[in-house]
Amino acid sequence: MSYPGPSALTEENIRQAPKALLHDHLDGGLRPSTVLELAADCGYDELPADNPVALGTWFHEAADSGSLERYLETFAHTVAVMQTPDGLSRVARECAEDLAADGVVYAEVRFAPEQHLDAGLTLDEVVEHTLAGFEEGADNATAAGKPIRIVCLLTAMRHAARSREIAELTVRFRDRGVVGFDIAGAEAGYPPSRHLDAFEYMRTQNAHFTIHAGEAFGLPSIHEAIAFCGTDRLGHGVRIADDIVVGPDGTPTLGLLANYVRDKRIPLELCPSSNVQTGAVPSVAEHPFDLLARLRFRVTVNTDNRLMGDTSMSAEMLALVEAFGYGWSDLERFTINAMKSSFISFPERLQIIDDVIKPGFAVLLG
Ligand SMILES: O=c1[nH]cnc2c1ncn2[C@@H]1O[C@H](CO)[C@@H](O)[C@H]1O
Ligand SMILES: [Zn+2]
Repeated sequence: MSYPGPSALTEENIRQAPKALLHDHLDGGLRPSTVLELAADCGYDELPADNPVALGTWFHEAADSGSLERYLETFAHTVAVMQTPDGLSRVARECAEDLAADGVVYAEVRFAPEQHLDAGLTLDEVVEHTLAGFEEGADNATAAGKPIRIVCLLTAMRHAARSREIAELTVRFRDRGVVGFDIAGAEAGYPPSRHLDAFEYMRTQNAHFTIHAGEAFGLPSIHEAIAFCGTDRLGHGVRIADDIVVGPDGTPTLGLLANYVRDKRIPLELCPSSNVQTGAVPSVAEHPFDLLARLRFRVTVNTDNRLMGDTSMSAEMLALVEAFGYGWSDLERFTINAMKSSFISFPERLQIIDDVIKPGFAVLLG
């Protein structure tokens, strides 16, 4: 009897692999054609292009700025068309469909409800319409033979002052598909400790949260997120590599913070191509992903913003395969890392690992 052996590590085969995604922004993942159609519907006339190809290119190039602040400016156009019930639910439905078509079997998708109040919706209504869209998209994906479990994280903007309110909103929706809380936005000048009240509330409610930290700003931000705020995971956290010195013979020495992050198995939501776009790292090949993976940090692979990055989970994994020579067992390990770090219950995580991820990778491993 002969065995087929491992499948080739092509983008098409990676698309077949069951993948788990922890860090993806709803307002960073719209289809360009949807941005155009929703803009026409709601009378938004400030889009920088009038056809899907040119608009997609514009987002990608404008986000490729080398600066997080300029990268974030591009969100004005997506947020502008996500102000109505239809806009929100359509974007959420398509997000679920697109992720499922890419082979994502588990996704935590985040967005900031406070940015979607311009047309008069309440925070609760914003979340309700978004969750309805996710549910519809997941139903369509199941019908198309690509089931996905999609849940939501609510983000508070770190420059604003609504984090406690958003934390409470998260807890209010905890049984309806919202599994955690986050803060995002420009990092420099807005340390996580500005939002201690929100994090403390989450902890009193036994509720999960992650914090964008160690992306545009370095170790102090990571230290605050862990030591003062008590974060469960690090959004990016890539700058933890600043606390690792690799000697001339290749021997790594970890500082106290890097050791703590590794010892406590604090998950790193790494987003390779986004980090290149915002200038956090020069290229995927120079990304500390591999250093961190080899040192057995709890690394996970993420998209951050599929529209701005012109990317997908499969494309991020392929970029890592090309840069670092990973095989299927590495991709499976990163996927299981993500699933173990997710904010759904422990038995639900195990079920996806045992019934979906392991059998799916076994086929590819041959
Ligand atoms: O990589 C990032 N770092 C910090 N903030 C981000 C990143 N990507 C998106 N957002 C911010 O999060 C908001 C809610 O989804 C987006 O509107 C954007 O301003
Ligand atoms: Zn992000």
